[in-house]
Amino acid sequence: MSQIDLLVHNIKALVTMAGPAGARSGAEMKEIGLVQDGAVAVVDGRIVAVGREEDVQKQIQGADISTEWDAKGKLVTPGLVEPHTHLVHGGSREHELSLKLNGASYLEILEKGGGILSTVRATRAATEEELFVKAKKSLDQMLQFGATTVEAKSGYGLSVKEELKQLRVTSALQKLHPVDLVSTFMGAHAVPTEYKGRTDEYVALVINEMLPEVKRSGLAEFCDVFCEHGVFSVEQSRAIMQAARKLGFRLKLHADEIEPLGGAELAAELGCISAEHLLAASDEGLLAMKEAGVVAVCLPATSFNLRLSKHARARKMIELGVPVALSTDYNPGSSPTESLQLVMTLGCLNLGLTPEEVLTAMTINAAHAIGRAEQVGSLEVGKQADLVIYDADNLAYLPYHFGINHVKTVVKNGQIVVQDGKVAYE
Ligand SMILES: O=C(O)CC1=NCN=C1
Ligand SMILES: [Zn+2]
Repeated sequence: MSQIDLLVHNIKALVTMAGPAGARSGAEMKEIGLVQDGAVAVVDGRIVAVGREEDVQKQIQGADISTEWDAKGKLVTPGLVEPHTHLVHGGSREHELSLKLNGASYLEILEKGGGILSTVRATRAATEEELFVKAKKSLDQMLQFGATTVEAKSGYGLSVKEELKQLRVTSALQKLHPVDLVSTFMGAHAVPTEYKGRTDEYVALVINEMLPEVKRSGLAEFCDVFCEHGVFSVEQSRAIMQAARKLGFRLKLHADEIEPLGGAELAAELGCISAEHLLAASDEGLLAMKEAGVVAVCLPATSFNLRLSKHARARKMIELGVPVALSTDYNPGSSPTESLQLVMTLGCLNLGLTPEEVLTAMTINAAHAIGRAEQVGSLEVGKQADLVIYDADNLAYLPYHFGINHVKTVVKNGQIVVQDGKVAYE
């Protein structure tokens, strides 16, 4: 190697996340590929050498190094991966806080035309430019919290025109923002007011018009459905996802978030890449997911924010051999936070995961949940040089000391995009 673009060195604790192929579960979730006194060398945005600094220095000996970045004896991890967000949306729902404090449940608020439908009204009323500006601000926040790859769902348009508007905003962000975005169509997020009481007719609209239009637009890779009591039944969810699969979409499912409908079983039956929430999932459903290789995406900020007495049974999932990923579920109602670092703390304190399992769930397993494990989720030769340097020298300190942002520097495709905790990209 004659030319190195970036060398990140003097890393006291380098978490490479190098390990077995495939999404990880069981004891494998504790294997984080930790290297003491490490370094990472980058050419053209890709990792060319990674490991103990003395070994990396030998591998690049004699090369001309454009930028040497001193990690000052701190912790470095792979760029964090957000596999589940509702990034693009209009308005906000702080008024729901008092409703919740007065005992209203999530589904009761939705049933009365609030919740998702309140955000649908705000999103339909917003211009593409307004949605772009608002989503970019959140994406900058996510980047500052260490997220370098983010999944973004539609689902606040609920008509062909408005769903395509949301998806175009995600596409515009993908072109202009350093964070890599992965787009999911979620027209089956709720039944719009104009179809109230006519859910089957709305399901037909999703199947016969929205899915083909979205496929033609090329603006989404995945299709997700909110399979929930009072939203879309197992049968309706199955019909939508079978139609989506036929068109070539890969599948995700909001499953067993509040009521145990058997969403986990349906996700396994249809070969979803991931199933989301799963607070009410049965052991049988989780076992079926394990057999089908479905990644469980747990969302502890949501159960925290909804003041639920129970959380996703992540420990049980790991015991059964289901790969676990974590995400913020960023959305204006059930989880209005962009902080994956808060999710680290909740993953430990409310889900009972160790710091190592939490990091696996936010890197390589999250990458598997969005089909990007070949490109990101670990610091290995050939992968994208997406990494985070923290103002901490060990992993446990991140979830332990909560409520602040520990990120100092973020590197995306070999470029410094966050410096001293603030976005620093052109
Ligand atoms: O409430 C929202 O806007 C997002 C959500 N969809 C399903 N659960 C939460
Ligand atoms: Zn969600």
